[in-house]
Amino acid sequence: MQDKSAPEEFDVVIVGRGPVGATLANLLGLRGVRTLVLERETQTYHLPRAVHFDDECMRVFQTVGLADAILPHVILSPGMLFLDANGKMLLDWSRPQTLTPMGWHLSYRFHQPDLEDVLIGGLARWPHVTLRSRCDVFALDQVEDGVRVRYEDLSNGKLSEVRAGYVIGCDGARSLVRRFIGSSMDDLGFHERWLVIDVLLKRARDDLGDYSLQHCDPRRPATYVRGTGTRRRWEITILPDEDSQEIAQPAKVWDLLSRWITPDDAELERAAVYTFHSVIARQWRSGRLFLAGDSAHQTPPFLGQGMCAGIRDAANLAWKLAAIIQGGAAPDLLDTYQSERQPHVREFIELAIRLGGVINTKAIEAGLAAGEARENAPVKLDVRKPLLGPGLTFSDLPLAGHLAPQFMLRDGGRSDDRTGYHHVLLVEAAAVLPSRLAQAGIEILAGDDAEGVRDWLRKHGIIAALVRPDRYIRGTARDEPELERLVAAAIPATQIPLTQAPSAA
Ligand SMILES: O=C(O)CCc1cccc(O)c1
Repeated sequence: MQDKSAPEEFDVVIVGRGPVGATLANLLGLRGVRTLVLERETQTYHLPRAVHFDDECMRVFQTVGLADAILPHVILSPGMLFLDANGKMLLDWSRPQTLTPMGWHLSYRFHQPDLEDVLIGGLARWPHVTLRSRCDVFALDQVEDGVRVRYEDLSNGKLSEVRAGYVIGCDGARSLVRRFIGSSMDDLGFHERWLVIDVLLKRARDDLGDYSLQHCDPRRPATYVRGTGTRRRWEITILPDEDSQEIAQPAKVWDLLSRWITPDDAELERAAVYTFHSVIARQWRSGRLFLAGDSAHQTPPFLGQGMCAGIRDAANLAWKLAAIIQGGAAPDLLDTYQSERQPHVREFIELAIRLGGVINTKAIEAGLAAGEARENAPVKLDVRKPLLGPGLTFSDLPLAGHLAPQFMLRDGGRSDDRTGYHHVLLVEAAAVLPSRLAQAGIEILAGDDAEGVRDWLRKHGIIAALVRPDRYIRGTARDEPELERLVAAAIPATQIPLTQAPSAA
C-alpha cells in the first residue's frame, strides 16, 4: 500500500550512496540544499572495488571537510611500472612524492569501504541531507515543476513517494535513472574479461613492492596493485576460451597467482570476474534527471581513474544545482554539465584504452604518444589532466578550463579552506577591485594572502583569474577590460547562501 499523505519535498534526490553519490550529497549539504539519498543496500559494500584516487579527488574531499578523516585510510602510491614477460621495464609511470599544485599528492591507494564509511559518516553533519538505506527506486515521473520519485522500502515492503526538484543517478553501470533518461551508450571499443583477486597477507611480503605493476605479457596480461594494510590485488586477463565460473574457483585462482604468491602467504578475500567496459552515455540529462559516475561512463581501470571521474562529475554538478535552486541561476546552466565533463572523461577513457593496448601487446609506440622508446631505457609516462570541455569557461582567455592551484596562505593554512565552496577571484592586490564583487559574495584571494598567488599570476602574464567552486579556471585577465568580463560573468553565478564545512565528527 502506498502512503497517501502529501509527498515530502526535496531539492535533489540522489539515487545511489556509493562514493559519487555520497560526495555529491556532501557537496549539496555544504550548500544547504535539501537532499535525499536513496540507496538499495543496507550497508556499505564490504569488498574492495576502486583502489586509487588522485590529488583532484582529495581536494574535493577537502572541500567537504573530510580530507583529514580520509588521510588515515590511504597510502601514497609511488606509481606504476610496465614490465615485459622477462621483467624488463618498458614504461615508467612514477609519481612525484611531493605535493602537486592541488595541494595534495598525485596518487593515493585506498580500500573503498573505508572511504565510503567516511563519506557516509560525513552526511550526518548536514541538517538538510537525509539518507535512506534499503530503499529501491522503481519509478521517476517528470511532472511540471519537479520529479515524482517512487521507491520501495525493502525492509518492510512499504511504497513511498517524494517530490524532487532534480534527480541524480549515481546508481552505477546498470543505472535505473539512465533507463528513465533513455540514453544509449557510445561504445569506445574496449571490453575485456578480467579476474580481479584481492588477498590479505598473512605475513610481510616486502618483495612484492609498493609500485603497481603491469605485466605486459601478451600470453596473459596481469596487473598487481599494492593496497592499504595487508591488502594486495591482482587483476588477470581471462582468455577467450576460459569459463568465468571455473576461473574464479580458489584452486584455479591460486594456480594463476602461483608465480607471485601462495596460500602460505595470504588468504583470498575475493575473486570475481569483471568485464571492463569503455562506454559513455550519449545523454547525461533529460529535463530534471541527470547521470553521474558509472551510470554516465565506464573505463578500463588501467589509469586508476574510474572513481575519480565520478567525483569530478559530483564537483561539477553540485555548485550548478545550488546556483539554480538557491541563487536563481537559469536552468540551462545545467546543460554545461555534460558539455564540460564528457570530453574530459572521454580523453581519460581513450588513454586508459591505449594503456590497455600496451599491457596486452607491449607495443608502446603503437599504444601511446608518450615519447620515444630508447634502447634499454623505459619510456617515461606523464599523464596530463584533460581540459574541461566547452561550457562556462572563456576559451579565448589563458588557462581557461585548467585546474587552479591551491595556495599556502601566509598564516600556514590552505587557500581552499579560506575561500570555501565559492567562486574566487585571484588578484595581485584586492584594493583595485570593484566593490560590487564583495557585495556579490565573491571571495578574493590576493598576493597579500599568499605569496604564491602573485608569483603564479606573474608567471602566466595575467592580472587576475576567476576560479569556480569546483576549482576549474573560468577565465583569466591580462588587462582591465578582461577583468571586467570576468567580474560580470562571476556575479550572477554566486548569489547563493553558503554554509561552511565543519570538520569531520
Ligand atoms: O596507479 C596505481 O597505483 C594503480 C592504478 C590502477 C588501479 C587498478 C587497476 C589498474 O590497472 C591500475
